[in-house]
Amino acid sequence: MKTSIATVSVSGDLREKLDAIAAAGFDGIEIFEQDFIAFDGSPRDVGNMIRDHGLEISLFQPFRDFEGLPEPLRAKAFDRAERKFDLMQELGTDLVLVCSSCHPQALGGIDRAAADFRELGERAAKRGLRVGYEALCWGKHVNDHRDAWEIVRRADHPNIGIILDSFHTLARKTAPDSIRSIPGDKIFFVQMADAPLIDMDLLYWSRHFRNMPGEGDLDVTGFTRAVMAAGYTGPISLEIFNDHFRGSNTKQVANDGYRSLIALMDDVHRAEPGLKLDLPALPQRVKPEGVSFVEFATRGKEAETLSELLKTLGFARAATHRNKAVTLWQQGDIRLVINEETDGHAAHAYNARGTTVCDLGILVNSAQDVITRATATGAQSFSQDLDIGELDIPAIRGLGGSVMHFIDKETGLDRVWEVEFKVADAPDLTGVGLMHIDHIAQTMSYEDMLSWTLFYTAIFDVEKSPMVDVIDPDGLVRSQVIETRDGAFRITLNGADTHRTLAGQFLADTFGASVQHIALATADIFDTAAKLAGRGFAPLPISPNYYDDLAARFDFPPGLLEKMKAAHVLYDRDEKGEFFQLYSGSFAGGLFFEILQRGSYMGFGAPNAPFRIAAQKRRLRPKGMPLR
Ligand SMILES: O=C(O)c1ccc(O)c(O)c1
Ligand SMILES: [Mg+2]
Repeated sequence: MKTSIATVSVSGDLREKLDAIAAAGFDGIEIFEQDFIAFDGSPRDVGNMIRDHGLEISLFQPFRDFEGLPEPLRAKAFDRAERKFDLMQELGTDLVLVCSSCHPQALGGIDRAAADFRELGERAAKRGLRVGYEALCWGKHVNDHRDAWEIVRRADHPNIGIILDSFHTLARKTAPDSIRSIPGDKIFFVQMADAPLIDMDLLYWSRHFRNMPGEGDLDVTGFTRAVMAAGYTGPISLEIFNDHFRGSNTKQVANDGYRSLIALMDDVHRAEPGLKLDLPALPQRVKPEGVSFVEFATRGKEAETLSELLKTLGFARAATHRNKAVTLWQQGDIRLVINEETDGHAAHAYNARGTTVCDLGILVNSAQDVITRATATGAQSFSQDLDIGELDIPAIRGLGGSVMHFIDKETGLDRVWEVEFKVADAPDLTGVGLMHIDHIAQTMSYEDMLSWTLFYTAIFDVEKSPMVDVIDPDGLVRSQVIETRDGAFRITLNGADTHRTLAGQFLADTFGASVQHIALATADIFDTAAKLAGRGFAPLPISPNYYDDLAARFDFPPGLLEKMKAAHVLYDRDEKGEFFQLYSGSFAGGLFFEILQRGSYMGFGAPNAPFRIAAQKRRLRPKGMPLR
């Protein structure tokens, strides 16, 4: 299967676009006419430049307002087409996309349109060119691929075929199965786009909100299955009109596109194994079984401060690395690693941004499968020199230059703590009752959220829940949960728009995206809170007004509200259960810990976020002082 992408899908000038598209691994491009017109090179030069990048021109597009016109407009439309045929021959491509007419004077009638296409097919055939007809879902007379197919069928010309675009089909909720009966060789080209479900005008939705397959809510897998079942063998091409993508990093968007296509085709293959897809075999998505460790790069005084905080949180210094300035702090199944090395990845991370989470260890069934799938979908593998006796734990680059290591039992990587570390004598691992990592929250800029969501969902067997708005007193932060169905692995991506929000300020102060907080689970938050107090832990103080409001919103058994207020515990509830949470103060430019008791509750306490954030900001901002 060949991959392709329309030049409109990424930002920059044509040369930048081609560099990024070629580097991402695509076989070809759809050249969007605007990108050609804006470029100051001849059609021949542009064609050569594209081929010099190792890319085919799989399509020239769009040609608008062609069919159904009365004379003399009809003759003019054919003249226009001949000029574009000249251009295509100079560029070196044989296929043009004609989108269904939006011309105010266009007349309806399937036979009229079919006659126009038959004549266009004759003219195209003289030059060895082909024409594909696409139904825009807002076309004046033709807005459904079934009508476009009927026109193509009646045109009955070998040089006329249909072009299918997942957006136009799925946006109108047309069942993709209607594609299965189109003969595969009459489908000249297939364009793919996903989109978030938003109730809005179709044209506006299409031109501004499309995104990569898997980033939105449309059934792009069902659509692609139907296309492949029809016997289509041409390129699968991304055509993504998106306001954010037009303004964001060219390479990142191109890489995301490639990742989305590989994952999509793998999904299609798994859903319908009988289809011939001509794809390299890929391990299926790997289920993360939990977080094995979180590693902090830190040094000197900051390392001491963090170690003190870990002590008050009930962690024990459980082991020290045999060769390195690396300490393992443990409580229950939670492992926090403090890395004070002056060389290697952690040192680079510390030098670049101060104390930071430089590494996440993820428990999986097969570390090798993750690496194979991750690198096939465009992730970068990571390795550094090993000392004698150290395990070669597979890793990839994650958010903001950090690293993710994959630990499995299958190859004994879970023995790393005994193999590489000297274990302390009988450390107390019960601490204050913290048992495991409930979730890890990563902060990033809003425009990177789709990209990182796709990163996780393309590699791992996880689900994403709908994006939630978190109200910071100084702006909006959007939060996307990614989790396994059983909740063993949860990560929240928080996207900040402005530096005034707590998340935005963290981004600015710590030089980019990274883990901002780690949530630790207890089975009894009040017992844990009492033990924490005994160790001198100071929870984030919550306004008494919060508890008055809670009393108004919920009925509590006697004494519970007072207990929450005294321990600065926040509360929420859903149909499945109750939820309690408290927070540490922040350290190292805005990192913090959350402690929670969740039972069967499914959420993350989003209704409490404004009050927690306000409390965190009160600490950062002396009374009466504006923030920055
Ligand atoms: O928005 C448009 O006009 C437009 C043009 C060409 C396409 O292939 C398409 O899907 C949409
Ligand atoms: Mg299209």
